[in-house]
Amino acid sequence: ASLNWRYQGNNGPDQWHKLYPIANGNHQSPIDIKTKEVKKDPALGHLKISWNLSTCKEIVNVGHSFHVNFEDKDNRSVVTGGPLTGNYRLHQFHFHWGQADDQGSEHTVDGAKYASELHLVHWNSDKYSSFAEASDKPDGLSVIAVFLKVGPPNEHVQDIVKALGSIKTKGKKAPFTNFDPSTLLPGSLDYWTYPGSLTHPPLFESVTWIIYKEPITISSEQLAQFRSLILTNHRLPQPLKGRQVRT
Ligand SMILES: O=C(O)Cc1ccc(OCc2ccccc2)cc1
Ligand SMILES: [Zn+2]
Repeated sequence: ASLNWRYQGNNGPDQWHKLYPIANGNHQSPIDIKTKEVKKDPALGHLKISWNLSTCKEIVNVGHSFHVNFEDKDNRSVVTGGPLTGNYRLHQFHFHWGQADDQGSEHTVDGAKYASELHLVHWNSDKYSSFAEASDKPDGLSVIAVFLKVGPPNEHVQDIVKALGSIKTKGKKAPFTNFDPSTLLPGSLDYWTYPGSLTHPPLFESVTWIIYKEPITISSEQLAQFRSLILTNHRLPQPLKGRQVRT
């Protein structure tokens, strides 16, 4: 059963360790990316992304956020290369945001917060047979993160904002098809990568994080629409515990 945890109040992030002791683990996410301590790794190649918009299925209100879910019964939408070994299948994407435009991202860069952060969640379909099976394995998941800074309205985010009206309450879902998530990627494909965790319960330390350096934009009004669903849903940066961030 999904035990009750929140982003605010007495079941908030500082209390998560009581139900999920891994919250105080050595590979927790998000983190602050200290760019001077990042290590250049020549062995890291380009990420190879091939998402097929035919796999986009629905948009769901999950209470603490909304998810855009993808059909992941075959390898139509996969990512490989970069720090990854084998194929990782696209399962869902979602955003994190804050109660004001000066905060909301989960990862930070030299202490700087963005207004929001997109997470594209993938699972290792070479080794595991489902997201659930992969979700607690060290090589189980990979999340591609894109920062969003406040600026002009993003026409692709607008397609998502328009759909929020039909999922106003927890558990509601609506068809959301033929959306191409690659329209949410920045121009430059430079990225940071490090081993971490889910950023909310069950907080499994099963994620290879791949974080694009260049942000995309979102408008203040579009962020306000996200907040009309849930006010805030971002976890603060966690201790690095000796991990290496590579680029
Ligand atoms: O992108 C993130 O915030 C990490 C993240 C990715 C997937 C995710 O799925 C929730 C979930 C994972 C495993 C089991 C049950 C629920 C939860 C968090
Ligand atoms: Zn997330």
